[in-house]
Amino acid sequence: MSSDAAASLDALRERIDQLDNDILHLISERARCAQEVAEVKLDEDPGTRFYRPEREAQVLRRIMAMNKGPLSDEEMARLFREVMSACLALEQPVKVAYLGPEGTFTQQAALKHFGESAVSLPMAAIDEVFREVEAGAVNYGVVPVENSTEGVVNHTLDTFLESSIRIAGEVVLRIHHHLLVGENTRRDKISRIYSHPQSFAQCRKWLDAHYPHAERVAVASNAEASRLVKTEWHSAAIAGDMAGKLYDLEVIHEKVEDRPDNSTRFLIIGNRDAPFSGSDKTSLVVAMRNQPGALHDLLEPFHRHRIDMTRLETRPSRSGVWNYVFFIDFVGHHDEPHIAAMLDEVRLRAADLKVLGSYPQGVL
Ligand SMILES: O=C(O)C(=O)C[C@]1(C(=O)O)C=C[C@@H](O)C=C1
Repeated sequence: MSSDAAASLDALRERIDQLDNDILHLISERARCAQEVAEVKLDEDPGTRFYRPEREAQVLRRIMAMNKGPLSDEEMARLFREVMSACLALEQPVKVAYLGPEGTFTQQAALKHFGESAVSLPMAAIDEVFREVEAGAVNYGVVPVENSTEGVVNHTLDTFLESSIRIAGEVVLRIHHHLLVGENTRRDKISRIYSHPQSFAQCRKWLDAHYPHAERVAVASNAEASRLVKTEWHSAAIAGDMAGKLYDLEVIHEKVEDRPDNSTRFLIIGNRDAPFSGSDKTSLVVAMRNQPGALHDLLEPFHRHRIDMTRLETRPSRSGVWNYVFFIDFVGHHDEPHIAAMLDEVRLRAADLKVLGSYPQGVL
């Protein structure tokens, strides 16, 4: 390196050191503010909740709107997400149950939403996540609800029918699958591939083209698939980054999903939903009256109030009393007057209606 270049590098690093000092000072000051916020909350109500989803969404949205680069809005929000997560942990760490085992996309979604300072606990099944939240053993739960390639996760929707759980948030995760091997795997001799059935479905064309003769073995999770290949010299796994890192596997083919926009939406479930944040969604489940024109009647108020419906799913009712129920997501919060008025109208036309929750639209 020339002496000029070395001098420039030294000067730039000195500037970075100064900036780091400022950032350190400011983050500490922010953390002290969060501690004071906790005291105010406790003074007001000893049973207070420290985690405030609507406030977190507002903070992240404001940062993204103010960001002028060179870091992208998403990257900047991710950094602030972690700062807030650490500040909340000073107030009280948030405990989150997720559909495990460790290394699943659901864990990745939980950490994306709550940040790395959250305490995340793996559960063996979706019902268990619901149960832990209902019992108050954790503050929140994270469950998958729909995939852009494979459609809805019926089990999650069905569990809502029998539960008093509320939806407090949503998070969308871009899903990238890789073909992973262990250090002893003979790459030219891969005869078996492990993965979760949903992941196989999302990578079917790629597998047909590249590994048409390999046996596809469906297992309970991608993390389980990754664990299995560790000890088998002729096997590979289809899984995401987290599972691969957890079991120290090597990526031999990156991003093998058939659709580049493959993403999964997860719900944050809790014992109460979220206050108005300024950009919200509401989820409800409705049972239709058993009469001609009932579906049209039910949906008409959405149309008249110009409500943006983002999802409509039909599921067979489990109670036997109703034939079908509809899961509806739309833009707006149930505390907004026009939404409350629309809901009153729909309630009158339905056999039954349950608001599952209003919550901030996914920010990251
Ligand atoms: O504003 C609050 O209520 C806070 O507790 C502060 C803060 C933050 O760090 O900005 C931390 C946790 C909450 O979930 C929301 C925001």
